[in-house]
Formats: sequence, C-alpha cells, structure tokens
Amino acid sequence: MFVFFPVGNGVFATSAFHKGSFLLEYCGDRITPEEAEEKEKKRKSRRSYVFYYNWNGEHAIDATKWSDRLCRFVNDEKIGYPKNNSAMKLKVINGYPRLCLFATRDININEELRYDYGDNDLPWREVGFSLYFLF
Ligand SMILES: C[S@@+](CC[C@H](N)C(=O)[O-])C[C@H]1O[C@@H](n2cnc3c(N)ncnc32)[C@H](O)[C@@H]1O
Repeated sequence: MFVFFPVGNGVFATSAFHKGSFLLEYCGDRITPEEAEEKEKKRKSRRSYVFYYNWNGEHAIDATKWSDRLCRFVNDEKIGYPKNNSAMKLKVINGYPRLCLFATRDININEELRYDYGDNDLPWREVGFSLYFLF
C-alpha cells in the first residue's frame, strides 16, 4: 500500500489476479444508515469510510476505525474508465451479508485496485478537483 497525492492511501496488487477472483472483504462496524449519517456529519477528515448497502433494508458498514483490513483503502474509479478493475458485490454467506470485492478484469501485479463506489455525486469526479489540492 502506498500514499500518493491527492487520493491518499490506495491498495496495489502484490500478485496478479484473474477476472472473477475474490480480492478483499469490506470490513468494519455494522451500523444503521441513520447512525452513519450522524457520524458523517461530524466527520473532520475529508475521507469517508462508510459503505451503504441494501439487504432486506438499508445498512451501513463503518470502516473509519483504523484496521489492517485493506478494503477500506481501495479508491473509487467510475465503471468504463481504464483504472476501474473491480466491483463490490454483496454475498450472503451462512445467512450473513458480506461485502466482497471481485476482479472485473485481469489485474496485473503492482496495479492499483479501484472500484466504482456507485455514487455519481463524488467531488473528485468533478473536473478541476485535483487542481483544488494544488492551491
Ligand atoms: C474508503 S476511502 C479510500 C482510501 C483513502 N484514499 C485513504 O487515504 O484512506 C474513501 C476516500 O478516499 C478518497 N478517494 C477515493 N477515491 C478517490 C479518487 N478517485 N480521487 C480522489 N480521492 C479519492 C476520498 O476522500 C474518499 O472519501
């Protein structure tokens, strides 16, 4: 894992993966969307680690707390763009929902993992966002 500007931390493959391979699980505290929204309002960092999902209703996983589980560090890239190489899928395992990241194409060693966060309203997707950090 490296730190680079302006995206912050990111996750890089230390081995090659074939399309369809399981990569990582998004782990954190399971909270309600209401709790997540309250936490997000109080957030001081510009980085968010909350993942919202739907499984028999709305849920959220809060991965804000530092942990060595890497999925919290995977950055966003819109589907259709070259850096997009994975997708988060909800898998129900033994009756329990798990958020799993899978490769959507072959991934080379040293390539950064990126998936579409599924929200079109993300500031870094706006033209000029990177320039914001230069000034
Ligand atoms: C789940 S964290 C990903 C890891 C994060 N980059 C870090 O440094 O810990 C999500 C946050 O990373 C940043 N981020 C993710 N994808 C980005 C992108 N494509 N460009 C700029 N910032 C991005 C945003 O601040 C976002 O709220």
